[in-house]
Order: sequence, then C-alpha cells, then structure tokens
Amino acid sequence: MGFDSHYQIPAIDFSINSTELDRGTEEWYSLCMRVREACENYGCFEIVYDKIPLQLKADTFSMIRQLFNLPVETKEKNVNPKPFHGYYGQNPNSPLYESFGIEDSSNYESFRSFTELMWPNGHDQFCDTVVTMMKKLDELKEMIEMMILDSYGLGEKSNSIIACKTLLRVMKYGAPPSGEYANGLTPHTDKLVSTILCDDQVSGLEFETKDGQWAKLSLSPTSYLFIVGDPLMAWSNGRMSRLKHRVMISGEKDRYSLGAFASPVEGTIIKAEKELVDEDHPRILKDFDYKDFGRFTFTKEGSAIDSEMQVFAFAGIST
Ligand SMILES: O=C(O)CCC(=O)C(=O)O
Ligand SMILES: [Fe+2]
Repeated sequence: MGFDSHYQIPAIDFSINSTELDRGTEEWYSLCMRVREACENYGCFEIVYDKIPLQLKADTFSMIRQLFNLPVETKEKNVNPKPFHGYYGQNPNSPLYESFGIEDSSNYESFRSFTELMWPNGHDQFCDTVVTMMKKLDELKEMIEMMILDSYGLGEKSNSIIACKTLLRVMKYGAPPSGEYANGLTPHTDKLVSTILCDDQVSGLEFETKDGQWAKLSLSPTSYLFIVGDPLMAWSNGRMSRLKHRVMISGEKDRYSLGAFASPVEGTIIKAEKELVDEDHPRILKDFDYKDFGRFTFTKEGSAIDSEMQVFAFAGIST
C-alpha cells in the first residue's frame, strides 16, 4: 500500500458568527448539507472551531500528561471491563501505546470519582479542566448531530440520533527509537457512534483513501476531527461512510490525543432510521444490540475479521 500526500479530507468552518449557526437560517442548512456530504463521501470531516479556548485545550493536555505520568500501579487501578474503557498499557505487542477510557466524562460527579481513584487526595484542577473541555465537546457534538438530522429532514422529529453518554479516551504514543516509523494503533473503523478527536500538535494520524493509499492527517490547534463510527453508519442505513484510520509514530516527541466518543447507553439497539430505508436504499443491516456487537469484536471469531467488516459479519443482511 502506497502513500498519498495530496489527498485531503473536507474542512468545514464552524468559526463563523454565532448567529449564522442558528438553526433554521439559510447558512445553517448550507452547513448541514456540507456535513452530510462529508459524512457520506468521507466518513469524517475536519471541524474548524474557535469556540473552545486554546488555553483550555492546552490546559487539558497538560492534565493528560500528568495522568500518564502517574505510576503504573496507580494507572492500573482504572479497571473497567467494558470495551474501550479503563486503562490499557504495558502490552508487549504495543509497547508505545497507552490509553484511558473514562465513561460519562462530561458529568462532574462521575468524573470526580475517576479523579479520586487516580489522586486519592483529589485534584480539583484536573477535574474542572477536563470536565469543562468535555462539556464544550458535547456542545459541538450536539450541534453536529442536529445538523445531520436536519440534513436528512429528520430534525423536527427528533433531536438525537442514538442516546449516548460521552466516553473520554486519552491516548499516549511514546516516541519510537530514533529513526523508526512505528505502529501506534492498527487500522480500524471506530466502534462507537461518533468521535471528535484532537491532538497536542504531534501528528501521527493516517487515513485510508478511496484508492487504498494511506495519507497523513494533521490537525491545526483550532481543528477537531469528526469521525463516523460503525453504529452511525448503521443508523444511516449505509448512506454514511466510515473512515479507516491508524496511528504511525516517528520523531522524538510523544504524541497525545483525546477523543470524545459517543457511547450508546446501556440496552441500546442500533437500528437503521426508518426514513432512510426505501426502494433505492434497501436495508443493509439487521437491528443489533450494541453491547453484543462490542463483545463480538473481541471474540476470537470477531477479532480475526477486518475492523471495517466486523459490523457486516455481525449484522449484515445476506442478499
Ligand atoms: O490517537 C489518535 O489520534 C487516534 C485514536 C483512535 O483512532 C481511536 O482511539 O479510535
Ligand atoms: Fe479510531
């Protein structure tokens, strides 16, 4: 597989006058259509967004560094059996990678119990900074969700796509030995509904282009990446694409990234939206229990399947 350095994903500028982001205006509908087009054609888009203060973002990454700098025994206290939750690290197969998954992270009380697990004497600055950042990312996600609904004419009927809580995942990719170009995270499509990703200006994210090449994706300090995950593609009855991506690391600096992942609430059944199923768009997936799908991806059978094919292996309708 080769490299394509010219391939670009769409960038959509949300940093406009806030009245233009009022629902119902012409500008709003034009943004909705661009969001839909990007999700359908690329499974992602770069969000240019100036409503999150750069200082808040910098402070959040400084808190994340403190978290990863804790002793391994402390980090390992963050145990959570749910897929993508808890602490992951010290794995000889991916020695440079560590991550934390913290559920319901825009909820102050829930986040405080995580903080107290890591710092038994509390760490108010950690808690306040990260929860403030997560609330901003929730606002952004809610706006994008509304745009998606409006773009399909569904906004009058509902103001949410799939009921979710925000799972915060923070990732550290240690710098590889000098001169190496090392695997940080294997190619995959996201298993949560949607992701809003940002990093601390050390790049490494790569995505697969339509012609099967890998291209690098660098985000500016005011950019965030919106990624369509498997359940959102399923909700859209396959109208939306997904972004296959990976992390490769090189250079001397550690990479830190942060993702706000929309994680379905307990008991969620993922279904194609009725209005997105018609003669021209027959159903491509059966309804499925999100939790069972998550479990399947970790079984011997599921994990042997390519990430982007797992949802079809689990819930595909054979024709
Ligand atoms: O760290 C990154 O930039 C990507 C992380 C990612 O793709 C994931 O955790 O699903
Ligand atoms: Fe991902």
